[in-house]
Amino acid sequence: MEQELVLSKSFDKNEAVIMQNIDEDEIFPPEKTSSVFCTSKIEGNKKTKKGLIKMRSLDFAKESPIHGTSLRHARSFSSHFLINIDEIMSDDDNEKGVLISQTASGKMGIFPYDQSSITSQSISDDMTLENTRKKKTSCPMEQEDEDSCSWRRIQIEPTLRIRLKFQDVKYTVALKGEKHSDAEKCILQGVSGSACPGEVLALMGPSGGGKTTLLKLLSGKVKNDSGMITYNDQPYNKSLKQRIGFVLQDDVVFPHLTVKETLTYAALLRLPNTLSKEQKKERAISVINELGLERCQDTIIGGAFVRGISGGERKRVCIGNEILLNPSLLFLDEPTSGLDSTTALRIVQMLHNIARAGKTVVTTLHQPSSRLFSTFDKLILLGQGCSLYSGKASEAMLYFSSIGCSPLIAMNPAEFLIDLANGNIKDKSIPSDLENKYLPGNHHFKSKNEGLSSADVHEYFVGAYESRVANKEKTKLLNHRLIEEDSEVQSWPKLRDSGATWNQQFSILFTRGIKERSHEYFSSLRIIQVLATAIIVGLLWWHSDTSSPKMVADQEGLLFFISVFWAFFPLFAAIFTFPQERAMLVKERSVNMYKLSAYFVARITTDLLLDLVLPVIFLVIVYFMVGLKLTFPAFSLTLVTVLLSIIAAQGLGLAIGAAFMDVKKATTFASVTLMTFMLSGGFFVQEVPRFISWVRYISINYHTYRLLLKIQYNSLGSSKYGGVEVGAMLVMIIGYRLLAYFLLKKMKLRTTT
Ligand SMILES: Nc1ncnc2c1ncn2[C@@H]1O[C@H](COP(=O)(O)OP(=O)(O)OP(=O)(O)O)[C@@H](O)[C@H]1O
Repeated sequence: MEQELVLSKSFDKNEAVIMQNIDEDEIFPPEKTSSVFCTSKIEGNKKTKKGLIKMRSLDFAKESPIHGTSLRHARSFSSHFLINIDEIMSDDDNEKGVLISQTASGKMGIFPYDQSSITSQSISDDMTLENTRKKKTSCPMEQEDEDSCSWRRIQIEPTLRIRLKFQDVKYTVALKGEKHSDAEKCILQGVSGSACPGEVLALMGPSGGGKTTLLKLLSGKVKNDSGMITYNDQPYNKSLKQRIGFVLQDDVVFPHLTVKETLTYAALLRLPNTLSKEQKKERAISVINELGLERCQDTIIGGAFVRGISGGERKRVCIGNEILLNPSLLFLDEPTSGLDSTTALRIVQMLHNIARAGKTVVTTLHQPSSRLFSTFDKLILLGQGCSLYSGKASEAMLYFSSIGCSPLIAMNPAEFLIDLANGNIKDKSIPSDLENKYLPGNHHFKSKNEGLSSADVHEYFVGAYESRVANKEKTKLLNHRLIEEDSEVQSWPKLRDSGATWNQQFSILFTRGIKERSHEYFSSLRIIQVLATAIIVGLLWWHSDTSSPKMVADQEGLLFFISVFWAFFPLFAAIFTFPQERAMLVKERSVNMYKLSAYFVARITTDLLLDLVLPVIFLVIVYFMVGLKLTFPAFSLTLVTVLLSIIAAQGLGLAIGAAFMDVKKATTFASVTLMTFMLSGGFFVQEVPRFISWVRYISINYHTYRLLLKIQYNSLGSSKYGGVEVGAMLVMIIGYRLLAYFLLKKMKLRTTT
């Protein structure tokens, strides 16, 4: 029997109707859940099958000491959905209540997995997940459908629980371009704190406050100058690398791959070889389900020039990329920036879910909404690199109130805190210590608040933190005893096998490259460009012959044009390769996703295949329209020569791109190089001065042109069969690629040190 439930949550009358929040463990602590659901009842109208589930809210009524106000804001939430109550099989009222509640959460789009086709089995699977995890039982494949099984597996996979502690962390950078060579900027000035498994630590502060820097230090990406950062009381070591996930603010993803392809390739490359290919794919699907990305799994990610999934979905894909590996520590740089408050809340609730699976989550936040702010376990407020607050997010307002600073008007707590960190105390009460700093001479200020400098305000809050919080925090950190689970992992269990083998890496990267770039190679514009050029050339040299020296000269002009066109075209396409993929390459290589050689070989193989299709079409059109030597050997040799030219030019383009890693610089250099090659190519000048005549030997055009002449006219003396030219081209093909490879290797070192 289907019933439509009308759900709403009201904080009034001390009564809440079905919870829609995945944080039910916090709102309704497990020990109270039973009483919550025991009081639930369904008031149904049999005709319309409408029902209302009511339950008493035990915790919402809790008074919160936020500046003398109550947490009982007038908020409400409601949703309509269909649910098949009869299918929720449970004799236990409590369990049934949980099932209905979580189903409701899913229907409201908050619970991060698809509830669109809920069956009693899948609901029971999800709901008994906690128990399953606790019991650590294996997945009974034969009893369950595959989807629910894979969902279970990702949840029950044991996580190495890591407690992160940091004390007096300082970080300074040398300022480049300053008059004094020893000029430095202190970015972090003794920040302390901790984050435990199951917790989400939020780093908040104004722009430039040092949040990203602290996040990078904590994740081991950057080394701190002084202070202590430990992971289960041990310093950072290389074995931690694979246990840490880092989601960048503007994470890089391939715009033309779909969500499913992105996560599947990442799973194939990163997951250990102890899993089969099918299991790795299953894992990607599990993550898609876990992050609620099913609906957009076949949509391309998109980018600046191509529309794809939404910003929130994109963030979830980036998080998915990291949680694939089941990291113990997850760092996120502003995962909610640029998202509307509801989507931001969904992302943060997802982080709480991830934390609940035993992971330690640290995230930076810019300006969260009040709802979002209230969800965090722990908060560190940074201002100009100093800690201004460290502790429970829910107690931050109380702390500032206790040091004499409270909002004078209704204000989002996060906005209030960011204002304080910026030294802005407009619309806030001023502590008496600060009032004394107000200069009575400053009569042009309307109020004392405006007469205070932000430096004074900052200094006051830093002083208050030092005297009231810092020592307590330090003592807390020192007194942290090893929890039982920590002691279990003190030996840092051996890391899982590394990912795919070289051959597998090559084949995955090759397929990924074909998928990502085929749209570019076979774009209609590119095809039109080549076809139009071929037809114009065919028309201009229409049925040319060699009956007179003038006609021969004309045909030589055509051969030279072909040699130039098929050097310029692939070279300029190849120049963009590495500068454009640099961010992705650095990111993927930094987590050892694959070997540079596998990436390089896959990349050049993909380009070779994709780049050879259009020249063949071009040559077929031109060759027969123009009426060049109509024999099969002549046509095939001309085709081989053009292909050799393309492969050599590609190599040169890759080397130039890798050398500069900057498209502007690379294209400027390439245009000068190609112009030199073209002028020395043997068509424009025959008698080149001796001191510069060597240039022709490194010119791709020169060798291509000579080969084309030989094929058409059997001319040009000594090296009659073109062995020298072919040899020179092969040297270029291999040489330029080796050069590009070594330049890339150098780039990798530059960016990771
Ligand atoms: N390598 C560097 N050289 C010079 N200054 C730096 C360097 N790295 C960071 N900074 C400066 O340190 C300060 C803190 O930077 P950080 O990126 O950590 O701030 P943030 O709080 O994350 O800011 P946002 O919210 O805008 O991302 C900024 O003023 C920044 O300009």
